[in-house]
Amino acid sequence: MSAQPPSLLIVEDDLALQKQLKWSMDRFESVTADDVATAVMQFRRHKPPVVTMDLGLPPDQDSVSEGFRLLEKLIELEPGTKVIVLTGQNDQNNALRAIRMGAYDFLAKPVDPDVLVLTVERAMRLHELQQENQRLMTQQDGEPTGKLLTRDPQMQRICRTVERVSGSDATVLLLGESGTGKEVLAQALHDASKRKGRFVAINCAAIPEALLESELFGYERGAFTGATKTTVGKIETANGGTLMLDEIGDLPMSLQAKLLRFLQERNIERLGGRQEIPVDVRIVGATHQDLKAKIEQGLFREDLFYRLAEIVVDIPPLRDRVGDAVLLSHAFLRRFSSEQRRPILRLSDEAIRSVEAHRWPGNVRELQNLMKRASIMADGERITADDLGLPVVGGDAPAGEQDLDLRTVRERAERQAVVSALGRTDGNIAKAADLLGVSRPTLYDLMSRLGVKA
Ligand SMILES: Nc1ncnc2c1ncn2[C@@H]1O[C@H](COP(=O)(O)OP(=O)(O)OP(=O)(O)O)[C@@H](O)[C@H]1O
Repeated sequence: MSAQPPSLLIVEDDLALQKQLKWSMDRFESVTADDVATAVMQFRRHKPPVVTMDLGLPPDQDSVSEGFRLLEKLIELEPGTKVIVLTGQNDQNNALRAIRMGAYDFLAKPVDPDVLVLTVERAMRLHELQQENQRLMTQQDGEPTGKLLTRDPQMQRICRTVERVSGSDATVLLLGESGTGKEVLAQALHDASKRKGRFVAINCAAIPEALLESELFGYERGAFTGATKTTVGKIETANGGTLMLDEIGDLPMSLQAKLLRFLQERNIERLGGRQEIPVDVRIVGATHQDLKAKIEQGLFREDLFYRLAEIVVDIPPLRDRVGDAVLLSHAFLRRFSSEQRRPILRLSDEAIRSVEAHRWPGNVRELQNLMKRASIMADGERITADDLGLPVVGGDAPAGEQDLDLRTVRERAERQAVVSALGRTDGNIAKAADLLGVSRPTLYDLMSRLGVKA
């Protein structure tokens, strides 16, 4: 046994050819198989990142059915595996079918050994980078704000704020357009707080006024017609945890007064009840509305606003976050492709430009929905601007008009370029360095100086 685990599986039923292939690729540790069952067994055992395979396998070497069966199985077992299919001459149809099923590349027989080695090397490199990327993504998931993907400095500051205030019981008000991730942040705040109770969210705008009170405060049996049993409200359900009051700007005046009383006294009384029940809950309010304007119009209580706004977090819309639209697009496509068990879909350059230029009025939710639709509808592995229903754009994004101090301008431009390059290449350092025209070590230096994560 060699010290290195095999990085290559060669599947070929013609033993002379198998030997030849192994020999021409002797720089890689390899194992071989001559039929589907052995190939699957070797694959399960060694998990090689790269497989080269013939499509015509026994028992029926003249047909490609066994080859495709194997390909499907390998991709199912390890979707990241790079399978290089060796096809007959003029076998374009099967080659394309293999690619559609998730093969990495195809080569026509007789294969030029140099081309084969090069293709395998590239496949290994790509596999390594993708694994690395995966690792970084899962590492990020370890943090409470890990589900929230961002490279934008302003959003990263918000994540740090959320983590910092999580330990206190201060009431937090999240302000931001619809779909900017207010609920994700509220959940992250709860996770980071280590509060033992539950995270409960209620949308104040979605529940009719008449029901909202009982929904929030609960009711005693017999409190009103139809109250057949005592029911606890959302505030009590979240005891020991966090209650998110979404669309708090839509809370009716009568309930604003009741909520204010609760925030002052930290007791509730169920409808029809006489007992004061103490509840320990962290309240997170969220709204896309301008509460100050509502106060001026007499539609929101100023005293409640100040109670709620102990910590105010202003979440920027997606269009103001540098590089995030493309970063999130890649992440959603990766997730939806794997949910649908299809090869990972990528954005064409033109689609990337369209995503960068779009204004995203529905923010992350709009982008997520668009990527979901595209991942279901797209024919090939490349998603075009057309697939996304976005207009094709040519030029650069407009420049800001802010600070003109040269050092600030330079840093801002560098950060924007680095974040965009990482976004476009889906976090691939080597490719991002190429795009930026710098070496990899230079890019690492830049990233650490600018505080940009891969
Ligand atoms: N930064 C992010 N990274 C990953 N997913 C995100 C991010 N921001 C939002 N999402 C996802 O986008 C969707 C919308 O987010 P969320 O519901 O938190 O927005 P919201 O601001 O609460 O919206 P609304 O005001 O309409 O209730 C959710 O599916 C959420 O998981």
